Amino acid sequence: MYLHGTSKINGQGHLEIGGVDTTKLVAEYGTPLYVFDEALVRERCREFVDAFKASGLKFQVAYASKAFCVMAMCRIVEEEGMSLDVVSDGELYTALQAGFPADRIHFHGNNKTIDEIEMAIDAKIGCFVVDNFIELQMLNAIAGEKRQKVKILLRITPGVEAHTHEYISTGQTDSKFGFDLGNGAAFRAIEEASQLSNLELLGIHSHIGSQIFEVEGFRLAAEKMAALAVEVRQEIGVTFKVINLGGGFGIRYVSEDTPLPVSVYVKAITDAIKDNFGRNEYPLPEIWVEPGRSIVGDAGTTLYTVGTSKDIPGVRKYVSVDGGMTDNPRPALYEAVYEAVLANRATEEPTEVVSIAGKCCESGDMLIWDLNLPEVNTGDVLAVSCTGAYNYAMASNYNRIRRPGVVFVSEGQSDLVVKRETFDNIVGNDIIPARMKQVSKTV
Ligand SMILES: Cc1ncc(COP(=O)(O)O)c(C=O)c1O
Ligand SMILES: N[C@@H](CCCC[NH3+])C(=O)O
Repeated sequence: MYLHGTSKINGQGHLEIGGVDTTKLVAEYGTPLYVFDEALVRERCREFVDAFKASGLKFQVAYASKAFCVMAMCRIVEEEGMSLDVVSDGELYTALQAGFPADRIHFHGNNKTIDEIEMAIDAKIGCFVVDNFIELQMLNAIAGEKRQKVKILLRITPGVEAHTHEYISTGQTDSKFGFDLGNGAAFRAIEEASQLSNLELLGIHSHIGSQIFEVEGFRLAAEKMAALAVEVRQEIGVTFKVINLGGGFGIRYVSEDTPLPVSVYVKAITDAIKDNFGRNEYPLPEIWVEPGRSIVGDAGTTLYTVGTSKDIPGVRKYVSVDGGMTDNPRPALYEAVYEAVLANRATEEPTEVVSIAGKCCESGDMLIWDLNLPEVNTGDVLAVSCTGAYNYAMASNYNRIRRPGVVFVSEGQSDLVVKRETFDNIVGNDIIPARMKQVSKTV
């Protein structure tokens, strides 16, 4: 397993993160457990901020909280001087409860409800990223009722779609998000927005994909956004102050992955903006980005306890852990791959190939196929790395399994930042209708 951040194997042969022995974390908090290397999260934040500072451009780095949104994480983002991107009332509520400054919050989403818009306007958030024509009119109307001028970006679908190792440029992108550049919807939305009296159009936004390992897609998106900005300035005299190029910066999940350093992505983006706007004598806009995975992904590790195993001679050996698709649905959803070690025997040489299964009643509930490990025993601790992004965030209670707790570790200290769910959480919202026969509890 690739050792990220402060992770190392200590003198007892145990995996240690943030100066804390993971076997001690298991003894204290139980398993499954999400462990975050706080120093690595902060390092990733600083890599973005420092790279933008080096560019000399004005900027905002807005953490895409969808990747992992809990109050302690919002505090880190605030302390690191970044902004925050939310996509629902729940994420907004989490940020506000954590005391995150509302004026640094950006609200995304292709179907914001009236309640969400009202909540965000009342909280005086920094900006809405408007996704479609209905939202544009709705937002203008609600802002008018509340006598507020609301800052917006327009989400443009630029016809650039990027995947891990490739990007494609299409004439017209088939996407539920944003105003399409190719068919003229983007230009019409800009014209319309610039005339709506309760909205202040700051600029345009694009997001070309996630887990991207190359800079070419970002360069192309910057070029297309600049061309649109220039056209808009010439045709209707509107000058954008902000260009937001979204998130999508790739991370190393497994040793073979080859993400670029954050500074390389940022330099490609800022150079492309300088070139394309500078060439057209356009006042250099602020550059905003929205990294999610690249802030928290490799800082997260999930600890499990090994339970049962099943050896099918000549076929494979299944080793089951006390979590699975409920705490990490990514292998089932995307065939995502992960690496893992036995945290309590991390120096031992691998002697067998096993496949790690979850405990859900679902054949697809597999975490890792064909993993090399020393002979695995019941009670061993399995540490799966790079589970910081879209794991806790997408966790579920399938099979009524309680969601695990989350711990931040740093400089030899561990802090519980999310408690493990309780059985009361599991049944807390259930109601037995009065018309059903009432019986006393059996537990
Ligand atoms: C609009 C937008 N911004 C930011 C992100 C964050 O992406 P990532 O976690 O890949 O950086 C996403 C998710 O892909 C997104 O849809
Ligand atoms: N949830 C996805 C990424 C979605 C990105 C959000 N727009 C993942 O786990 O990789």
